[in-house]
Amino acid sequence: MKIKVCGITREADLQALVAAGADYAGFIFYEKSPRFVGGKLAADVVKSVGAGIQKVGVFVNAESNTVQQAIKNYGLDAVQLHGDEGVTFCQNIRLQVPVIKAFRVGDGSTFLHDAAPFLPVVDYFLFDTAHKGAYGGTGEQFNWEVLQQFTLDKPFFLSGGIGEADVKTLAKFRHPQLFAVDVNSKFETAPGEKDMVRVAKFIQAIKTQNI
Ligand SMILES: O=C(O)c1ccccc1N[C@@H]1O[C@H](COP(=O)(O)O)[C@@H](O)[C@H]1O
Repeated sequence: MKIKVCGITREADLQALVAAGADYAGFIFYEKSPRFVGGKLAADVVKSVGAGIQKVGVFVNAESNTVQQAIKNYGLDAVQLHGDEGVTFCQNIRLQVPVIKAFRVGDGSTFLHDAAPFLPVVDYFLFDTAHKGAYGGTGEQFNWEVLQQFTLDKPFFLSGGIGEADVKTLAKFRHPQLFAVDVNSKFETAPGEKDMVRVAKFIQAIKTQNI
């Protein structure tokens, strides 16, 4: 299983993430987030990161131009759209880079209806916990069993409040489309500041257990 570590705002964390063997590094381009990368991590630093890790820009209802500019300036390999972006928006961004579209999952099956129209226009889905008044980064987890209703042919990132305590459950969780696990706030000492020792241990646990 691939691993994405999101909300990176410090150069040292980014270098440690590469060394730890993460597959994806996420950078939040949503100004209202406490993990907003702007003004914290220079575009050139992100751009110069080696090919071993995929750089993902996370956006919430941003203008197309803003996303396109960030792709160019930061050398983004993929874009995660975590707001209420529509099908056409995703289609246009996908002309440039692969698109990960986030959907908010609650107790019911609404996410299935939300996701279906995006099937032909994105590369991956990402399932995060629904939370009134927040788009993401809440540290809250949803009941993964609802994903057994998901039978569409699209790989997904499992997200929302995942931490070390979930390694055993992850090892048991089975879904044919589970592609990656996405972690963020559970590994922070402060918003945007990761405890890279804990992150590295988590990555090792996932990779060595062949999850
Ligand atoms: O992290 C944020 O601040 C954030 C803000 C707005 C949209 C998405 C955000 N982060 C994404 O949220 C998920 C889950 O994070 P957590 O593990 O629950 O903290 C993750 O995909 C981040 O990319």
